[in-house]
Amino acid sequence: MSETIQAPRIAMLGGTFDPVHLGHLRSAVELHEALGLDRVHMIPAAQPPLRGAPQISPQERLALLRLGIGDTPGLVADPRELERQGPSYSADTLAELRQAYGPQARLVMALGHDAFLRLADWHAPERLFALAHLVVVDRPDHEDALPAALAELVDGREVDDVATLMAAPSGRLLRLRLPSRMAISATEVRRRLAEGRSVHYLLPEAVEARILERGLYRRTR
Ligand SMILES: Nc1ncnc2c1ncn2[C@@H]1O[C@H](COP(=O)(O)OP(=O)(O)OP(=O)(O)O)[C@@H](O)[C@H]1O
Ligand SMILES: O=C(O)c1ccc[n+]([C@@H]2O[C@H](COP(=O)([O-])O)[C@@H](O)[C@H]2O)c1
Repeated sequence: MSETIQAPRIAMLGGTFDPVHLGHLRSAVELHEALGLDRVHMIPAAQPPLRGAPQISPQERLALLRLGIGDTPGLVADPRELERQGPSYSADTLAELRQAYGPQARLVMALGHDAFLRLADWHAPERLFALAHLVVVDRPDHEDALPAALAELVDGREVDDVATLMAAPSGRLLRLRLPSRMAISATEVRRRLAEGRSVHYLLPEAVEARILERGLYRRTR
């Protein structure tokens, strides 16, 4: 009997995760389902390339991410960017994942529309498409038109459905509107914590509990 060996379907959802919130986690679960993924690697950036230093350490952000994921099927907290020095370039991370899963794997870099809008400023943006597909997740309040450099970068890559995306190992772009578009941002979570206001139901309970217990993100006087 001949067996069809399916290429693994893997996504990377990188982030500053300062801290991880339910917008990230619900998106990861819905991506897993919508793309028929085997695994979603949620990867905290040790040193995010295009923003200032996060408010808490990479180790603490990773610990919160682990608590947030818990035993959710298909989601893993991946510490690999904490093991490199210098800015956490996604191209380097995707190269490691490509190496790990092989040339036939369907490798996806998932990102929100806000992050996508700055893609042309990233390190080696063409290399991202050589290594992976891009899946852009809609976020409420982020509907801006594409800057010219980005439109040029993605020209001819966009596909309309998951089957066409998954017909190749890399190089294509899909925009997805996931069922729960959550208007939650880490900026708003940090602001609320600094002001001593509630973050209940914006974060997984275990993440909220650890943040409050450790006094993270509290305004220091
Ligand atoms: N509510 C959300 N829904 C969908 N995607 C999200 C959401 N929040 C963040 N993302 C996406 O997850 C990735 C990591 O996001 P990040 O850690 O920067 O969180 P953030 O909430 O955007 O943080 P900040 O407010 O500090 O900029 C990015 O690609 C971002 O677009
Ligand atoms: O590789 C790059 O040059 C690059 C530039 C900006 C952002 N990223 C990655 O994009 C993800 C989201 O970043 P941020 O700043 O929106 O949290 C995170 O994994 C970053 O490491 C990557």
